[in-house]
Amino acid sequence: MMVDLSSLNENQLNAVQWQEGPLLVLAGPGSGKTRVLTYRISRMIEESPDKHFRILGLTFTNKAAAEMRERIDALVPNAGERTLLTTFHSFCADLLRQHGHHQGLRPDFSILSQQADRQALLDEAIFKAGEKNNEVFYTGERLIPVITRLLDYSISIDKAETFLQSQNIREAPIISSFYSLYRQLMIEKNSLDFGGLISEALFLLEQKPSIKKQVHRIYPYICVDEFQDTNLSQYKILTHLVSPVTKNLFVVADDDQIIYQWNGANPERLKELQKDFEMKVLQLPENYRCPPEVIDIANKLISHNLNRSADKELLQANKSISKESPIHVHFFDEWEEEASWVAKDILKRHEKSLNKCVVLARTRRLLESIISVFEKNGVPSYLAMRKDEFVGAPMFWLHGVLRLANSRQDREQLRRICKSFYTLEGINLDVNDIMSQAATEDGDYLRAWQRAALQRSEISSETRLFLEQSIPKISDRLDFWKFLEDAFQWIDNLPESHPQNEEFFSEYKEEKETWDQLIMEIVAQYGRDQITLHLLLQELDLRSKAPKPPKHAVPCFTIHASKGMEFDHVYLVGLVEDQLPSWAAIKKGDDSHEMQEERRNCFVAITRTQESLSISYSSRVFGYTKEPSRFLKEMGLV
Ligand SMILES: Nc1ncnc2c1ncn2[C@@H]1O[C@H](COP(=O)(O)OP(=O)(O)OP(=O)(O)O)[C@@H](O)[C@H]1O
Repeated sequence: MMVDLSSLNENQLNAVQWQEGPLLVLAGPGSGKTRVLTYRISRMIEESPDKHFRILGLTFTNKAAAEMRERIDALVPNAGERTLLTTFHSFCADLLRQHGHHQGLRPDFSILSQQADRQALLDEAIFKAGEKNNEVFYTGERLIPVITRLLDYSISIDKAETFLQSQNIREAPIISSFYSLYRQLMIEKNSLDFGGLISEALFLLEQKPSIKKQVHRIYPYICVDEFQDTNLSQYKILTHLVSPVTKNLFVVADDDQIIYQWNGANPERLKELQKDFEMKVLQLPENYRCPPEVIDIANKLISHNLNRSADKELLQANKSISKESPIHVHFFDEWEEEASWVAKDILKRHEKSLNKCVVLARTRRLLESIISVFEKNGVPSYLAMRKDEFVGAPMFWLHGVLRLANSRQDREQLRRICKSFYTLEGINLDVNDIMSQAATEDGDYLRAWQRAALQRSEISSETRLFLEQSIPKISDRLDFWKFLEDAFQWIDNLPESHPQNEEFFSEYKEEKETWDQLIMEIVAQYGRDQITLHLLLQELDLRSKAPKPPKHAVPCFTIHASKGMEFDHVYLVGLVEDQLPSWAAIKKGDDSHEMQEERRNCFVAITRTQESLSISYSSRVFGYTKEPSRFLKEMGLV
């Protein structure tokens, strides 16, 4: 089957048929950027059946990578062999598994995906620096944002002090010493946080030209989706991945959708990219998603941002004008009235298709409040957010065992499996006892935990059998797939033998479903035979454990989380000063970068609309008097 390009418009077709060299596809929301990217990759695979080169497609979230994979799989067979469609973080993890030994990393490094673990590591660095006794009290919790910033800007250890000084940070010398120790500890402990993954991969590419050349050979074509979100470290990685000879970099981006400035994204980066790669620029002004009336207010709003790409074309609506206006604006005295109006309106107009609606707000607080109002009004809804860890006892235990098998002296994992085993089996095992036992034998906490559990006479015969037979499989690294099979069988039989634990299993079904889904994605990316225990754990740590959304419920998203998505009916709530735009942006002033970013937030929110857009605001929110958002005026709505 040939990839059918007949549905593409002329500009899209030009982008899809782009052959060699650097190209920037600069286009607004709903203009088919992702479509163009996936069609181009598919076309290239189809046109080169005898070739072996692979195409690297980079995105920022696993969800976006999975979507890219799905779309390409639907267009061409065997796409998996010819592509690597992944996130920046996952690509860097892969690079470090293969070559991280140059920096003292072992391939089974773990990933610090939780803020608490990063803070603990920074506390250790601070302690090591001997600053605890100083007059100023430093804590990991307070300083972790500064360390994150240094990593996002890929600041090398020797430049950290100057960088911090340039940012007017008074404690620059001492914080840069913490930064140095923090990075050192990550290597020593064979654990990297997200920023560390990128920084260490970057260091590797900078230091080892042969690795860079190998990447150029394997991936002569590189594509990036949503480029506008790249922070400086990621951008630097990209500059190394692209061969300087062929410069085959294909990037899709929208400078009007940069909403991750706080995470290191920057409008200047798009300009830098065009200059660094001498890029040709192709625009896709036609919008296929929104009603023309929404396009009109979106164009009005974004024209107030002065820092946009020069010559950016206006969005043009492809849909036709409908009889009934798709935009509704509602004003209330109190936020509570606003929230209950949204609930009632959704029930009245869209009761049969709740999941086709979305409620968007600038902050989580507004969404949490609206969800409680929805509950009172009998509207099923859910808050869409990332979930870093499994939390129910069965999956918490299982994940802990796998991690402990991978990292044999991880006290935190031992603590977790002791805690969850108590919930599962009612047997309390002491972390310190197990650690001392392990110290007198082989130092292996997992084996010591197993011995301690088996010594207990209260243990059920089923559990005894499972621990005797299956823990060796994982602790001797024989077959973790078989271990997982046995473990799930054991867990499935637990509720019957321990009915008192029923409540702890309420989340199990949902978390097991998420687990199965994640395993399926990881297997699709790497192939089952290629997956080692450490690769599995690393990929799990990079992915959200959020459950599949319920079918008959209204999704409630922060604007940030709604990026790249589209919905029939959008309810944008809380459009008041101090919310959208935020208080912090107002403080910085009308021309500030922060205010421009807030305007882009509003732009992203309204351009998720496929059919109708309801905007609401109130004069009092959480007890405070609020003015209508300036963006209402800029859109010509008040
Ligand atoms: N040529 C086309 N004909 C019909 N529909 C199209 C065409 N191009 C894009 N679309 C539709 O427009 C919508 C937006 O496309 P896509 O998700 O690729 O846009 P995008 O530019 O990546 O959006 P965003 O920047 O908001 O993420 C999708 O529903 C897509 O199917």
